This record gives sequence, C-alpha cells and structure tokens, in this order.
Amino acid sequence: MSSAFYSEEAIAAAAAVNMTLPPDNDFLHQVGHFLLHVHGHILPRVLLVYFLTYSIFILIKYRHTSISANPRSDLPGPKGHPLIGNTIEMAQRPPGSTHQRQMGFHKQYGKVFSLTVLGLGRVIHVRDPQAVDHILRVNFWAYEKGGFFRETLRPIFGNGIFSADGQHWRWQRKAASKIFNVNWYRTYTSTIFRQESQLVINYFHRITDTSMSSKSTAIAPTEINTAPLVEDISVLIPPASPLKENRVLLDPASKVIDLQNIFLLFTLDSFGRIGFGESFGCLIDPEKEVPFAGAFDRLTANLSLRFNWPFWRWTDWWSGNDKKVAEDTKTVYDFAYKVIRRRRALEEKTGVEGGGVVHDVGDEETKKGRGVLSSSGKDLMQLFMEATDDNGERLTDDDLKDTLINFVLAGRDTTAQALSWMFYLIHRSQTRKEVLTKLRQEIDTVLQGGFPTYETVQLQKYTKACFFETLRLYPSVPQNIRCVLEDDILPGGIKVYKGEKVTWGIWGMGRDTDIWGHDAEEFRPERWLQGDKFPSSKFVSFHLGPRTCLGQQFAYIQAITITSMLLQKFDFELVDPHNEPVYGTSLTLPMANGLPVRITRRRDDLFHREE
Ligand code: HEM
Repeated sequence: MSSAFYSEEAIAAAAAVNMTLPPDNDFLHQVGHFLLHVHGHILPRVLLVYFLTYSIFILIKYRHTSISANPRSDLPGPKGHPLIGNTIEMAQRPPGSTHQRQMGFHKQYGKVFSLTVLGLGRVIHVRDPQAVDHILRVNFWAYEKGGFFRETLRPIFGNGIFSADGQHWRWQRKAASKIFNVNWYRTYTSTIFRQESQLVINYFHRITDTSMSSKSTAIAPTEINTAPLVEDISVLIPPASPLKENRVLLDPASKVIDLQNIFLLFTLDSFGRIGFGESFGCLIDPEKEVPFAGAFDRLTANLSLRFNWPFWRWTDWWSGNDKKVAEDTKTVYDFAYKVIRRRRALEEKTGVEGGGVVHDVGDEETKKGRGVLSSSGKDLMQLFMEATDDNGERLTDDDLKDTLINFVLAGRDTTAQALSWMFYLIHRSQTRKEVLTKLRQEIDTVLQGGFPTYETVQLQKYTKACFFETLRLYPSVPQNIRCVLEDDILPGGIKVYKGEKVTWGIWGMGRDTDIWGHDAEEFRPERWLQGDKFPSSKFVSFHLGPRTCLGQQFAYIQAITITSMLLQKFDFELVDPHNEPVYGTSLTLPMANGLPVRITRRRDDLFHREE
C-alpha cells in the first residue's frame, strides 16, 4: 500500500498488528496539512498579534496609572508613568518631606487628589474633616484596614487590635475598653507615671549636679522604687549590653541630653510596669542598649518603608534586609513569650487566670504622708488573661503576644514623640515666651510644689492644651489609610469604589488654614481653651469613631505628669532653638536626629522639694 497521507512507518506498523487504517482521502490530507501549517507558521503569528494588541490596549488603558488601578478621569492628581503610575515617586521618601509633599499636592489639586501605586492600586487623598468623619464614623463599616495593611505589618502587629478588622477587632476592642477606665487610671497608672518621672528626675539631678562622665550616670538599683511584682525581675531585664547607638547623654560637660531618647525610655519603662508589671529597666542606666527597644525601633522603621514600595519582598531579600527584620521580630517575640510563659507558670501555681497578679504600687510619697493615695491594680496582661471572647474562650499565647506588642507600640512611641515635639515647641525661639510662663504658673499653682495625681492632672487645662496643640501640629500618627469595602460617595460627591484606598494626612490637616484659621501654623495653646468642646471633631490626631484611640486619657495623664514634674525642677534650653527638627520615616513621627537640649536646675524653683 502506498499513500500520500500516511508515512511508510505508519503503514508498516498498522500491517504488523493487522490493523486497517482509515481511508486515505484528500480531505483528511488537506486538513492535516492545514493544521501543520497553522501550527508551524500562523499560530505564533496570531498569538503575537494578540499579544501586541493586548499590550497596546493595556498601555493605552494604564498610560498614566499603575496596572492594578482603574483609570479615573474624574479625580485630579499628579500624572503617573505608564503601568507603574506614581510608584517610583511615592517610594522616594527622604526624611522630613513626605507630609510637605502631600500638602503641596493638595495645594495644587484641591481637597481631593489621587495617585496610583503598584500593589496598592488607587489611593485617594482627602483633606476634608467631613470626609474623614464619614470614613471613620458615619459609614464606618464600609471601610477597613484590609489585607494589605495586615500583611505589610504582620511582623509587628500580628492579629492584634491595630491590624484586626470585623469580629476579631470588635472583640479585642470590647475587652480593652473595659480595662482603660478612670478607676484604673486613678489607682494604678497615675502612680506609676509619677514614680517613673521621678526616676528621670533622679537621672537629671545626677547630670546637673555633678560634672561626670556618662558612665557615672547610672542609677543604683536600690534607689528605684519600681516595685517589681513577679519574683525575679532580672530575668526580663536584658543582660548588660554595649553602649547605645542613640546616646542619651550627648555631652556630659555641657549637660546636653537627647530628650526624645529619655522620653522613649520613660514611656517604655512605664509601659512595662503597666503592661505586665515589670520595668524594662531602661532608666536604671539610660546609656545602656536595651535590645528589645533597639529591635522594636528598627522594625517599625523598616516596615513603614514597605508601605509604598511594592517590590519590598525582592529588594529586602536582595539587600539582606529581610534577615534583619526576621532577627528583630525574633527579639521582640522572644521577649513577649518570656513574659507570657512566666505568667502561665504563675497561673499554674496559683490556679487563678493570669496568676491573679495585683500590684501594690504604694510609693514613698504615701509613706511620707504627702497626700498621694496608696495604689494597687492589675496590669494589662492580667486583665487580658482574665478576659473571654464572645464564645467564652480565653486568649491563646499567640493572641497575648500580639496584644502585648500592639500595646507597646501604642503606648511607647506615640506619647514619647508627642512629648518631644511639645518640649521643642514650648522652648523654640518662634514661640511666645508667655507660653512657658503660663505653663509653669499653672503647674506651680495647681501642685504647690507637690506631686501630680489623677485629680491634679484634670485641673491642668493649660498643660493639656499645650499637649493637644502639639498633637495638632505634630500628630504622632501623621497619616492614616483605609481600604474601601463597598462603593460609597464621600461628602462633596467624590465616588470611591470597592478595593480603592482612602488616605488622609493628619499632619497636613492640622496646618490647614481652612480648618484652623489664618494662624494654623502657629503654636497657640489658647485655641483649645475657647470653647467647652475639648477636643473638637476637626482634630483627628486621636482618630474618630468606633476605632478612636483607647489610650487618649492614658497619654495625656502620662504627658502632663512628666511635664509637670520636669518643669517644676529644671530649665531646658534647645541646642538649636531656631530650626525645626527633621522628622524620620516611621509608622509614627519621631525626630530623625533626636532632641538635643541643655538641662540646668530651675532658677526660680519656688517650692524646693526634698527628693
Ligand atoms: C499621644 C499619644 C497617642 C496618639 C496621638 C494616639 C493616636 C492613635 C490613633 C490615630 C489611633 C488610630 C489608629 C488606627 O486605627 O489607624 C489610635 C488607636 C489606638 N490607640 Fe492610640 N494614640 C496615643 C497613645 C496611646 C496610648 C498611650 C495607648 C495605650 C496605652 C493607645 C492605645 C490605642 C489603641 C488600643 C488603639 C486601637 C484602637 C482600635 O483600633 O480600636 N494609644 N491611637
């Protein structure tokens, strides 16, 4: 048999097994040839044409936006590059420029503008208190933190309250709300703030009263009245470590210290005691590195960079940064688990949830009969270990770890940074001298040389106004973002679609003359004393609505306590009183180079108190 269609081999193979081949006709022949031809020549061309047409379509569609964002001609904003939108510009964040740049865009495009960034999609920037109120309060459930926020910040927030959404967030909020109450502030936290402020004062006395080297500034442990509660505190205090990179005592001879660093140590030690009953021991020797604090700082700074840089997984791997993040995460987690294990052991020993720890923090002042109430209270760890969720379940060790880390972030950096900006503002050359005079007058009048308590803090309206005025100009959380869960219309008629992001710059809103009047840029605490609403709803530094900051009172009691105690005893002089400190890149608003100040004993200390 011969055939034009079948090959010799095919015919031979069919004969060998007695198989009859289908008829060899022209039609089949032609179909076969056609397919071969298409496969060999035309198909790649068809695919190529399809690919080119599709690419041109994509290039035209996303000529100014990132590939993940739907083009919107109804929104103004800086033109982006094809396919990547504004990704490159947004990734460039030299210290001290991010918020000014956002303000510049608002000036150019108005109250709303939008950008597109790979990985984030369309990000709509709003600068209208009504729109922010709508997102955070009025239509709260149409917005969430979202997967992007959670994944980017997972190493630090885990599933804690800051990154949780929906039911998981609601439960955590409910449990924490019960804890942050007036009674807890009055009997427990206020006392700890006072005791920790006293440690700072002791350290400052050593600097002002002697000429010394940085070595001799360590406070002898016996002088510390931190009342460690769970047996041996030394297990938690990090072992002796090298001198810090960020020094506290910058120049012993001229008594220059980095005040921001001191405030960070103060809030961390206070939080250690309030959070789990044990000080981190930072104020024992402020010059020594505390591994937990170092790791924590690097982690927050590193993770905040990931927000606007979609390629961080690859670049971090390439630069080895992912290893640093992993190391720092481990240091932070190890510490948290150590605290939890100790509590679990106590729980087992006592048979009571959390070990039933109640701290007696009655201090020296009570013993000296200076009218300060003896205090006792449960720490956050105890309160969270007692709590149950809606199904009656207790928190797991992982939940507790996330809770602890979330609260350290909430309670440490925010207040310490706000305090630093406040001391800068009240002492800089541009601020009226009268502000510091009024502040001191109020402190002296209310306290009469005594110690602040929960009750006296409530009377210090001017001090509180200084704190809020600081947070208006230098909000500890300078920018915030939400993911749109369902299509919505913002006040002013701006449409937002599911999956898009909305963001608002708190830093810029605090300086907006449309919101705060012509003197918006001026530090004027008096603006808080005009009405009876304190704070006003246009002030979003503590957030609004159901996710409002839970620690607002905590923060100002702490800030007013240490401010009062320091200004009672010391004069502060900025090393550079004329220039604004540069802020650093982080989730919060640190001063990139700290706050160098010269300290001396207060010249007009009317109520000299024996320490
Ligand atoms: C000056 C000090 C502080 C400022 C400016 C501040 C500001 C804020 C802001 C803006 C938020 C909203 C974050 C968001 O959901 O995107 C927030 C939430 C929160 N803050 Fe503060 N905070 C301060 C101090 C504190 C302190 C000292 C604590 C606790 C010890 C605390 C506990 C919390 C908690 C638990 C939340 C989460 C609330 C929730 O999601 O339901 N904050 N804070």
